[in-house]
Amino acid sequence: MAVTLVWFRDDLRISDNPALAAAADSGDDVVACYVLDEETEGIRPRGGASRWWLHHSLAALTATLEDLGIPLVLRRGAAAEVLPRLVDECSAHAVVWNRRYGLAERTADAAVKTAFSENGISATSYQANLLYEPWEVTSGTKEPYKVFTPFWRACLTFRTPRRPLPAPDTLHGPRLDSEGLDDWALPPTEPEWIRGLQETWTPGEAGAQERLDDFLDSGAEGYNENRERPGMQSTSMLSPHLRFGEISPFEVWHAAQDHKDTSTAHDIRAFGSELGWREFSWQLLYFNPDLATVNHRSEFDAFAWEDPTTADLSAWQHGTTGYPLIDAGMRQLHGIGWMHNRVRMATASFLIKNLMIDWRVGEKWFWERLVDADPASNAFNWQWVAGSGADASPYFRIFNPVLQSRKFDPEGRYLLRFVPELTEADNLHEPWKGSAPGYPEPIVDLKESRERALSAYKALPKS
Ligand SMILES: Cc1cc2nc3c(=O)[nH]c(=O)nc-3n(C[C@H](O)[C@H](O)[C@H](O)COP(=O)(O)OP(=O)(O)OC[C@H]3O[C@@H](n4cnc5c(N)ncnc54)[C@H](O)[C@@H]3O)c2cc1C
Repeated sequence: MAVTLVWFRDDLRISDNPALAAAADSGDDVVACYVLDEETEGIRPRGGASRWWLHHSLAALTATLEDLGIPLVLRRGAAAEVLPRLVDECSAHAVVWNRRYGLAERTADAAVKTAFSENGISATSYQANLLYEPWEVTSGTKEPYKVFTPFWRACLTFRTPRRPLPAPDTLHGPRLDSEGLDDWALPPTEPEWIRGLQETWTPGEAGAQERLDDFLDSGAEGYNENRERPGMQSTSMLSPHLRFGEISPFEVWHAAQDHKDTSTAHDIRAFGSELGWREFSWQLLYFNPDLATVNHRSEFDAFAWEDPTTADLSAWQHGTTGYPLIDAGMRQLHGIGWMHNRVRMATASFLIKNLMIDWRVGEKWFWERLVDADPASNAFNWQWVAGSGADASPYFRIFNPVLQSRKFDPEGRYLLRFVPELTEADNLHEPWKGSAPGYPEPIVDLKESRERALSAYKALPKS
């Protein structure tokens, strides 16, 4: 029987997976594979938290595919070498995959496609992980958008996202040799780190669906207002599931739309627009492949960053800066591999503007520690906070962590959850103003450091 090879990448799911659906519909035997490619030039190695997630997500996908009737074949190496070997082993006549959008990934995929075409193997790619292809929605001048609001408005009028595809009922195919997932030793070995991740997350498609259902049942109503409150479970926490493609944006979009009624319409609109930021980040990355390393606004190249090897960086990373919101956020990240969006903005602003440490240093730390570390969203948001991005917060907007926690966590539910020693503090939001046993003194003065940052900004050449 003819064989189609399905190459899984950032789409570790069987529902709404167009490549898998095409293979199943063909009636062919199906071989499913995942290639751990740490060799192709330019593909960014995953951080520790993402490696933990990938391990468990692959385990979950293996079990799901086994239930459908086929194994997941695991191989390690450069995709350009591994895939032709797999095609030979199973005599596949066709290879299918869902698209990726980073430059190194696109280049690798194009090379694989060309090599297959030259050898008479059909290679087909599908849209699966973004609602809009990055090149589809352009401005009146046919340029990519640089500002979110017109981009998202144009997306919404361009096309309604298609309905999700069903998962195949059953699959059949030969069993090829597979490497052992445990032999890949993906997860980090720090037991504390692993424990926090395990207690919080269920990687895999079933875990993603459960998160979505929970959010629609209990978080969606009131989302528009509550999403700013880190002490509430008010956002979906779907980001790592979306990052690994355990759920598709089409599934999330339509489940949210189907849930809409008159009382939740504005909440669902706000939630949809957050998915829009994800789309926008990917559009920017597509057209600016070095978004994680190069200032979008080149005048920031002249910025006088502080030396990042100081104790300040370590205090930021470990949540001992003496500012409760910053410490709570960094400890949340350390503990569960995720941080609330408002606190991500505040902690990033503190690193860049109060400590004057290059945003790329923070981007790398988040990349290592976030379970949702995403090449587009992480880079885009760091540049957004720094002020160096295309659509960015103005540099002079410096988050004040005290005002932020007073406004968004007035009772200190979030602060106390991650910085329990503050239970004893007289003044929760400004502990240095009273007694706070066991809690560190602030490492910088907010006012002085703000002024220092503003003068450094004013010294930049004007664009
Ligand atoms: C400095 C910084 C770094 C960030 N790094 C990442 C990252 O590596 N990966 C990542 O997925 N998000 C990143 N974000 C964006 C945002 O913080 C997370 O997407 C969000 O907190 C995830 O929580 P949620 O799934 O509960 O979001 P919800 O509020 O439930 O939103 C639903 C989905 O919309 C998308 N989304 C929401 N906000 C944004 C945003 N600002 N930019 C892009 N997509 C968004 C996410 O896919 C999210 O899962 C970063 C933000 C900042 C300020």
